[in-house]
Amino acid sequence: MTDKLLITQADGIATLTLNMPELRNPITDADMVDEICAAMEWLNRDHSVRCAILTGAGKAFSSGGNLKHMRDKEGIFGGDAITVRNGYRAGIQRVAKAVWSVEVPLIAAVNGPAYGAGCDLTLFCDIRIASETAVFAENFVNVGIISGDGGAWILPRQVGLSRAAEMAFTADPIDAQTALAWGLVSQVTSPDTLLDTAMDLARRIARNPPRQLRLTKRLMREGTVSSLEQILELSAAYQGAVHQTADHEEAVAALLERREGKFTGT
Ligand SMILES: CC(C)(COP(=O)(O)OP(=O)(O)OC[C@H]1O[C@@H](n2cnc3c(N)ncnc32)[C@H](O)[C@@H]1OP(=O)(O)O)[C@@H](O)C(=O)NCCC(=O)NCCSC(=O)/C=C1/CC=CC=CO1
Repeated sequence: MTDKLLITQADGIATLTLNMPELRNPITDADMVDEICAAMEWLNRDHSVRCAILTGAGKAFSSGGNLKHMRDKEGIFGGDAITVRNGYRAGIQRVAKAVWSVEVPLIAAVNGPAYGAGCDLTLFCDIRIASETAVFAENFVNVGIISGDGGAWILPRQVGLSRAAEMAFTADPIDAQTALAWGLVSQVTSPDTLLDTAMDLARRIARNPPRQLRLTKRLMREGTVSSLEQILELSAAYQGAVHQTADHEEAVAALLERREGKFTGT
């Protein structure tokens, strides 16, 4: 491990920080890719984590692909078309799949510019809150490439086809207030209060029964690729299981007794 992704954990909330601030947290770096993927797998395994926050160190959230490596044809950008294709598969595409597969609620606390694959990384999270300094740009065509990181799949799902097309065809940066108006983010805060706001949101999520949180997320994820019929079937099956849990009994008792529930994940 190289500390290109910092991880802290307290009270059931994990905070993951992209940590190459001098390069604006690019996600072409092989260590960064490995560490993001390993962290996402850990979130799935460690049931003491109930909610996670993803943010960037320094001025930017992430500047996406390393342009200097593209210019110099280094790393995944070196070699012929087959080599580049394999580089995408072994790199940024693993990040997209790993982040989309995270089972706990994941909040992107977008502290500054999120460009290209950095923008799409925020979109694969469940909730985005942004600092006033955040900027979102789906600017692949501006770099003479196309989205190879799943952006063409996730962006229309988050902002609708028309706004996705506008962002992807113009490559224009979208500021935080426009992102709020478009529903791309749910809150805009001052830079100083971004992490506190993310933590407050994470705590409100984490006080709910953890298994039910994971299953709710799984149902919503499945909903993006399933029919209503399929989702009703799946939710009936999950519901059969959660009705048997101690946390369900505790939640009902706590509501009736007008007290805070204490949930164990059982
Ligand atoms: C808006 C910015 C992101 C941040 O602006 P600012 O805070 O003013 O910082 P700068 O002064 O511009 O940059 C500081 C140093 O970091 C270097 N840097 C920044 N971004 C990159 C980058 N993408 N690649 C390489 N280096 C970068 C910058 O050169 C400075 O270093 P020096 O002092 O040595 O020069 C702004 O930086 C910006 O607009 N950056 C470009 C964003 C961009 O267009 N990114 C590419 C998007 S396409 C993409 O993401 C594609 C892929 C493809 C394949 C795999 C994986 C990922 O993505």
